[in-house]
Formats: sequence, structure tokens, C-alpha cells
Amino acid sequence: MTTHAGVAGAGAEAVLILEDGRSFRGLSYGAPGTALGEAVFATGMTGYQETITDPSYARQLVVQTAPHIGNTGVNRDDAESRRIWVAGYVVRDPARRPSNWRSEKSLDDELTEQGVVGIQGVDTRAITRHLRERGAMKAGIFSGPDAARSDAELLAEVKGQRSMEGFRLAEEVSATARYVVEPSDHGWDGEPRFTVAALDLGIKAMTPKHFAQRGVRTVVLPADSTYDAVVAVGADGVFMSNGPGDPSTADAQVSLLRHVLDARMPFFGICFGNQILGRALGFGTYKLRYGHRGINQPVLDRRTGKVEITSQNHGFAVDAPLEGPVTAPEERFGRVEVSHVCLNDDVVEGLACLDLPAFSVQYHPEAAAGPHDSAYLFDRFIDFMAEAARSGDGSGKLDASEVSKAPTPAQEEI
Ligand SMILES: NC(=O)CC[C@H](N)C(=O)O
Repeated sequence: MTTHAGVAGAGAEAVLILEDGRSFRGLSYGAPGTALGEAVFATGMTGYQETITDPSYARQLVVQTAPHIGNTGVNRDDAESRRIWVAGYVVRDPARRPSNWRSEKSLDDELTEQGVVGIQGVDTRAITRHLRERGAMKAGIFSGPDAARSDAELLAEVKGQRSMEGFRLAEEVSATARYVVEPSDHGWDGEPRFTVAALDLGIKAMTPKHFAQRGVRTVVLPADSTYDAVVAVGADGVFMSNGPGDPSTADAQVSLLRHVLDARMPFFGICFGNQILGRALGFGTYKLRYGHRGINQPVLDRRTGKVEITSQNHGFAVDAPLEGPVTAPEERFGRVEVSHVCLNDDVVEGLACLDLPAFSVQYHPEAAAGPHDSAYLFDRFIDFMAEAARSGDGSGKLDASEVSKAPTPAQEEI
């Protein structure tokens, strides 16, 4: 079935084709050409620039449910990384003229300059309802001359791409060399209080900024860094970021994190980092039907009974028992509990170790576009580093040779 919701204004023909054969005709937006990826929907009413520059969206065609996109243009301050990462962009009714004092360029021009293929004038509500029922799936946007090819040919191209399940992507988006974000870069006046080694699996600029604003130096390390590289930082704690792809492929990072936990170094993980903590503790991960992407997702902090409104962007989740605490399947890590849960569907949104200074959340406390309910988690991590420094426990002083003597991870099967 083909749906065409027309829009005023010129533009080449474009078509969005889903793996199950459903297609939506509209007009070209951004660069003309072909974009392949997994079709997902994002429900944020604001923050489109933060969305498209979030590396976690690599290889995904993002459908914005908010009908009017691009109103405030784009500017250099709101980008979460060095480029746009969405593989393609699907909108209902883009702003014809951006209007905001911070705007430097229209979203359309930015997409075009970065070669990102999009489609406009499609019924994004119908697409979203379809994805909710059938699940996120392979898709393609074809515009300009590419849209003129036969539907059968386009559908074959859509089906021929890799699926998100089993896709390893963190290394594709990660920095390839380490860099440092100093507290003074973000207005901290004084000596750094702590240093964090942050594994970049698709890190967003807002995360080191949160650390910096609290007086913490962040040494950002490439996704394939070894435990030795982490120890060489001399860090007070280790952080693992958000990132794209299937967490079941992150064996190297799981192994690294097991070394960190064995050394009792304070650990904090966000999103992909939460999934890696889950795996390091011995839990599995699985793919959600259509995932959580938006900035109004209610999460219960099970320890306090408080509800946080959160920003989320995940298609996978940790498979851990909600009743607890339980002993981690990797028993040497002691007890763990599901600290946070999504109120929409009971998906695990946070893990807390009870015998180690380690915790993580599936949602985004760093969320640049808000909400900011969860920013307290950065302070909790700093408390862990302060406690480790006071007690002389952990804090990364265990070197790699000592860890490999421990009955653990290096040779272990994951
Ligand atoms: N934002 C993230 O870190 C996402 C993690 C993982 N790629 C997922 O989709 O679940």
C-alpha cells in the first residue's frame, strides 16, 4: 500500500520502503540519493539537532513523530558530535524558514551539506503506528533518480542490507585517538577533582561537559582500548558511553569491564554502557520490538520510589530479573539489583551493584535537550570516586599484571 501526504513546495520525488513491502511516497529532503538503515521512530518534540548528531543513531533511518521539524535551524553549539549520524531522516512537514536567534543554517541545508538523504511530506503517524505494530525493521529512502527505479528493485535493496541484530558499530563511530576534556573547558575554576577514563562507544559531547562542570577531567579513549590503556590514564573511575549497534557484539568491552570490576574501580555506564555492565555481570541482552526513543519516557527509581522523566534512545535491553537483589550470574561480582525500570513496559533501565562501586542506566542523564531529572547520577559517580579515594579501594591502582593473575577474564569465554 502506498501513502502520499502531499506538501506545498518543490522537491524531487522520494519514497520510503520498509522491509515488509509497505511504502510511503513523499518528496526529497536533504541530499538526494539512497539511504539504507533500520527504520525507528523518535518521539521528542524538541532536540532534533541533538538527535541527528547522536552517534547511537548510526545506521538508522529516524522517523520524527513531531510533525514540524527544523523550526529553529541548526547551530554549532547544539551538535552532540562532529557530524550527523542518522543514516536517513523522515519528517512530515519541515520548516520552510528557520527562526531562532541562535540559528546559523537551515536543517535542510545541513542535511544536504553532510550528504544525508531524507524524505518529507510522508504520514509519519502512519509510519510510526506501523513500526509499533510490526517492530523496527530494515528500510530505505530513495529520492531523485533513485526513486524512479522499480519498487521490486528497491525492496530487494532494502532486504539485502544487514540487520541491526548482530551489528557491531561502536568502533565505526568512536574517536580513533584519545583526547582530554578539562574542567576549565567548561568554566570550572580550580584544579580537577578527579579523572575519569571514558570509553568512547559513540559518546556525546554533553557527557564530558557534565563531568567538567563538576570539576572532573575526562580522558576519552577509543572503543578498542585495552585494560592497560585504561590503567595508564591513572583514572579515579571508568565510564562507558552510549553507542550504536547490538550489545551482544561488544565482547571486547565486556572483557575490559570485567577487569575494571575485578580491580574494584568505580564504574558508571550510560545506555550501551549499561548493556555492557549487564553482560559483564553475566546477564543477556535482547532486541526490543520498536525500542525507546524520545525525551519523555517515565522511569521509576525503585530505591526511592521517585519517577524521572528521561531521554532515551535504545533498541536493545538487558535481560535481568526485576525482583532482587540477586547474585550476579558471574558470582564473583556479588549482588546486583535492577535499580530503574521503564514505567511504560517494565524494561530494565538501570543496574546497581551492591558489593562493587558500579552502576549504570539505560537512559540518558546527560540529555542536552533535557529533561534534566537524572543529572544527579553524575554526582553519585563522583561520590563513588571520592569514597574509593578515601578508602584507597580500587581506584585503578591494580595493574594489568595483577589482574591477569586473578581468576578472571582475559581468557574467559563470554
Ligand atoms: N544509545 C545507546 O547507547 C543505544 C545502545 C544500543 N545500541 C541500543 O540500541 O540499545
